[in-house]
Amino acid sequence: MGMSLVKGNYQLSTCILLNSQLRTTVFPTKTMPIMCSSFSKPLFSFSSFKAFSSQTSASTSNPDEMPAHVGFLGLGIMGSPMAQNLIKAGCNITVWNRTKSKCDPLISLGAKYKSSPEEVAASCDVTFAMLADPESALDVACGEHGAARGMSPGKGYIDVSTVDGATSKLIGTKIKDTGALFLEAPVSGSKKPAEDGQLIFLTAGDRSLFEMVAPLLDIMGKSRFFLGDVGNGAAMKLVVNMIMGSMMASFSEGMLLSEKVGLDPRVLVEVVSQGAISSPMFSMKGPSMVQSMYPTAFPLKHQQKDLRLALELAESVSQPTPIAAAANELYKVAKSRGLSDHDFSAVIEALKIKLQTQSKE
Ligand SMILES: NC(=O)C1=CN([C@@H]2O[C@H](COP(=O)(O)OP(=O)(O)OC[C@H]3O[C@@H](n4cnc5c(N)ncnc54)[C@H](OP(=O)(O)O)[C@@H]3O)[C@@H](O)[C@H]2O)C=CC1
Ligand SMILES: O=CCCC(=O)O
Repeated sequence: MGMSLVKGNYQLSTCILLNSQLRTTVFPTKTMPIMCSSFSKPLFSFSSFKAFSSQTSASTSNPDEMPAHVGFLGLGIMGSPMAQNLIKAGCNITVWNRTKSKCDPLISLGAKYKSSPEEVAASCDVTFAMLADPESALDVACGEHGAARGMSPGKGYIDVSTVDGATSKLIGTKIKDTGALFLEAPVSGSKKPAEDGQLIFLTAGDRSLFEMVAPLLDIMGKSRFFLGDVGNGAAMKLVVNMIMGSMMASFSEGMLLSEKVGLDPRVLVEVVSQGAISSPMFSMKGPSMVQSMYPTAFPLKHQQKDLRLALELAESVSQPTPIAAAANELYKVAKSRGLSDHDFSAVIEALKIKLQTQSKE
């Protein structure tokens, strides 16, 4: 049985206290499976702690064995707070970003700066990368002054961007050609979880690097999964975001339909929040969607990228995904209407536009 974890609701095998936070290790066994659905009966229930898991074996992190010098490439919505949390935890951080000005707040917190990914990688033990898409992830890792040029045996590269498996494997191969280790580690969780150190890491690749950077992942996240070979982390992330993109499109349709038939969409948000389809995403984004406001946490252009990559993944194994394909079309319409940099909840605007267009016909 595979396992999954949710905050505050599972069976515990071991508890240890680290840095004043309750941290847990969960051992998967045949006799004592980890039950984690909301229907399982918890042995313990806490309001806030971090749960760490690996699919293949138990794993705790030792903050005393943290890599001494940590690089961070890509300081956008996600990368900035992730790097900031590492700095606040006392890590020795060196940063680079294409637009240099985004490095300044981190430099003022104590980060060092290097002028290329190559220089960051050369000066650090491990280097994280949080880039927009497959093209930028590949360029930053393998381009002219890319991180691979600064890599050598004993170092590690951790790509936390959301990319497809083929891109991740290509980056991994180029990094490993230098003798360094590679881990793909895309994250579930958006801007706020990144700020709060509550991300979920979906890792795959070199197990020894996973263990080496576990204390760093535990600073930035609430859980980490090790999923085996490179490509599995990317695939897991794309499946999760495919579901999320379809959910948001469906929610948008429901909100507009409720309004059209004379209901108050604010009441719909409340009704949904109390039932079996309740979701933090609907509760958090619904109220601002009612006001046609879309403060960006997860840019719509990235959600459409993830749907596109998920559809390619589905096609590669001949898996029908008609719901996701329809949702993708909606995000494409939203992008064509200039909503790329808005939050992905702005996909609702594509439906409003469609309805207006239809009513004119
Ligand atoms: N926002 C979210 O909620 C989440 C996002 N993700 C994923 O994380 C990744 C980053 O997302 P997010 O931080 O939101 O995105 P942003 O758009 O805020 O940041 C993108 C980063 O990529 C850099 N970049 C873009 N193109 C290039 C390029 N050609 N060369 C070098 N650097 C480039 C940007 O640099 P510059 O500043 O110069 O533009 C910036 O640092 C994406 O893969 C996204 O899908 C995953 C989970 C949640
Ligand atoms: O890739 C973005 C994921 C956003 C989220 O998990 O809330």
